[in-house]
Amino acid sequence: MHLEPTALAAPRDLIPHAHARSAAFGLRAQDTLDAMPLASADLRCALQRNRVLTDHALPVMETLYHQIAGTHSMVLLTDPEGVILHALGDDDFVARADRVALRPGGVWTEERKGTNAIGTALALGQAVQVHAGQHYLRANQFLTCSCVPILDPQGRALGAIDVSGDHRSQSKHTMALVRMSAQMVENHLWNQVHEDAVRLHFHARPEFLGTLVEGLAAFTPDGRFLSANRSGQFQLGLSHSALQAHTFGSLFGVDLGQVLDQCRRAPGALLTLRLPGGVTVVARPEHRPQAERLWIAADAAEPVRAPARPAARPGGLSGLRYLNTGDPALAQAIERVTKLLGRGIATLIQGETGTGKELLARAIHHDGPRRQAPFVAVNCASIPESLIESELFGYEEGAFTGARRKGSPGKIVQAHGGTLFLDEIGDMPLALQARLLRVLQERSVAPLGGTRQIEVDIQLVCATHRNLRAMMAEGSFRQDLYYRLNGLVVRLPALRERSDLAAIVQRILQSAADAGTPPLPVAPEVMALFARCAWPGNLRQLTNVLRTAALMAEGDTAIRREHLPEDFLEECEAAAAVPAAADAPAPAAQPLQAITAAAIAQALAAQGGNVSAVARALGVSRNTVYRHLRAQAA
Ligand SMILES: Nc1ncnc2c1ncn2[C@@H]1O[C@H](COP(=O)(O)OP(=O)(O)OP(=O)(O)O)[C@@H](O)[C@H]1O
Repeated sequence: MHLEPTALAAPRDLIPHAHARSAAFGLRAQDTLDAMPLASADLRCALQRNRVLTDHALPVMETLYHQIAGTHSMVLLTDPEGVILHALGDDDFVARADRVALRPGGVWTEERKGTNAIGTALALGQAVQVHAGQHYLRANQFLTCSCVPILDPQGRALGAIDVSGDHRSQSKHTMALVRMSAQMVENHLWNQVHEDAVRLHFHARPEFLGTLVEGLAAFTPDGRFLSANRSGQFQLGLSHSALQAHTFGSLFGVDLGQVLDQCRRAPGALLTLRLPGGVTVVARPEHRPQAERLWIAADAAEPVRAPARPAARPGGLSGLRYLNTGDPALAQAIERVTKLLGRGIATLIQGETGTGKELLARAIHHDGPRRQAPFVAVNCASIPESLIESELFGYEEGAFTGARRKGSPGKIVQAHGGTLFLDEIGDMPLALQARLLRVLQERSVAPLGGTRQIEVDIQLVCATHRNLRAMMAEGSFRQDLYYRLNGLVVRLPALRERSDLAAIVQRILQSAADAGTPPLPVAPEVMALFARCAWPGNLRQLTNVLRTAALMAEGDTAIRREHLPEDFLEECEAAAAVPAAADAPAPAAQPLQAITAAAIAQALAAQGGNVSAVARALGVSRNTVYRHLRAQAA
């Protein structure tokens, strides 16, 4: 089955059109079901045909199931023809699902079952949620199903992953989890296919390297383009077929051989590359031909410039000195961190979202004696709870039921000799806190499903925007772990508290300007506006605002108010409209969190629930948006 991922159906029309197709198939809403699953021999053949898919999808299904366990739901994997290959579910629900053939061997095409998430998602090649009465057949209306096709780089469906459950217990996060799972399977498959190629991991934001949303592109060692994953094609702005005409050089304006030479000289270093559309990305090339393949894929501390690329900009925001732009609270924090560099003291960085916690962690690594070893970052908030365990501690071959895939050493082992950065440590589930504590005490890790212990030597840096002391008091954060993590606690000030706003603005504009070109000055009225702003997204928001403004002001003599993004101006004005009078009561009932929550809720409504668009509009990370959604659902 070939899908055209670009021809996405508009959400409003999707169900009516699917119902029209169902009627055209001759189905009637009151029809009793075609509950005829495949004969077991046919199912065995289907499983055999789709062995690679199932090998990669089963562990992902397991972890997805842990997320939804106890919600009267199940996780399903189908082949490209809508045949259910595997199912994992809550016992009570599985029995009900069985009655409508929602089980291995069940065939869920639109033709057989009318409008349903699996059939409709596969028919359209896009994520589809079908809720209760939106099912064409009445017999299926007790369900809510969320399905995402698993696509290969050409946009062909390899299968689909689905969560189906009782419509009364549906959660608004289910679709996001299913999307992440499908993407995870796609990336696993992609990596396996291109194991021996030169692989480029890239993203406009360095913190997204190594995550599900990173772009991946594969090249032959002489630079011929082979393939890119979904995010890679999106970022490059070119489809798989358009990319076939390209080479590494024609895409990035740099010779791949030179890049590989440079990477051999500075292993693990990051590059700054410019995409054909002009966007600058941070990239990590990887080439591990079979003989020398190791389980090490660590992020490095310092982006280095690609060689012989006149348009490339210095992206390096590394080193503690770089971060010190004159704010006394920050200078003190940096001084304390500097004194303890290389002493093996665990560091805990606190601060609101976007205050530069990860940048500080990278600078600690960069300036310390472990700089040649890996810097491995794990964001505990962006990985589904049960994935954190395998991500961090690794797993042995066959650790997951039904899975035959190779083991993985986990991030802790990857960070051996270097620095492990656990971002959003406050989001780590309690059970895993106990495991982490054991690792820190015993200095060794036991991967899941195995018995062996692997010795590790890591510098631990953690970060959180949460109040871990309050979490300890309410029992959601372990006291013993807290005291292990807080060898040194540094708090990064929020942007609105900093006295070096002008210096930071200058620094950011300088790094956004073309090499050798002085950045545009900022008009005093704009600086005054900046000084009044609440900056809920802190430095990340300021960076986004300034980058946009600098582009808008091209050809002008200064960055003025009219160059600022409109949503930012609205946000500033809304904040300024809150009590202006000196004697007005203090806005005690409107803490920053509440203002942020309101801004996110408003933006979600305005952007039709698109989390990425909301994060971009507000200049906050998507984690912040997800965290907010989770908090609301709790
Ligand atoms: N000192 C700085 N100078 C210039 N830009 C900075 C600085 N610190 C942070 N930034 C910008 O802000 C962005 C966010 O920084 P970082 O990811 O380190 O923050 P964070 O506190 O870890 O965020 P979160 O809590 O959301 O993960 C960076 O990508 C960078 O663009």
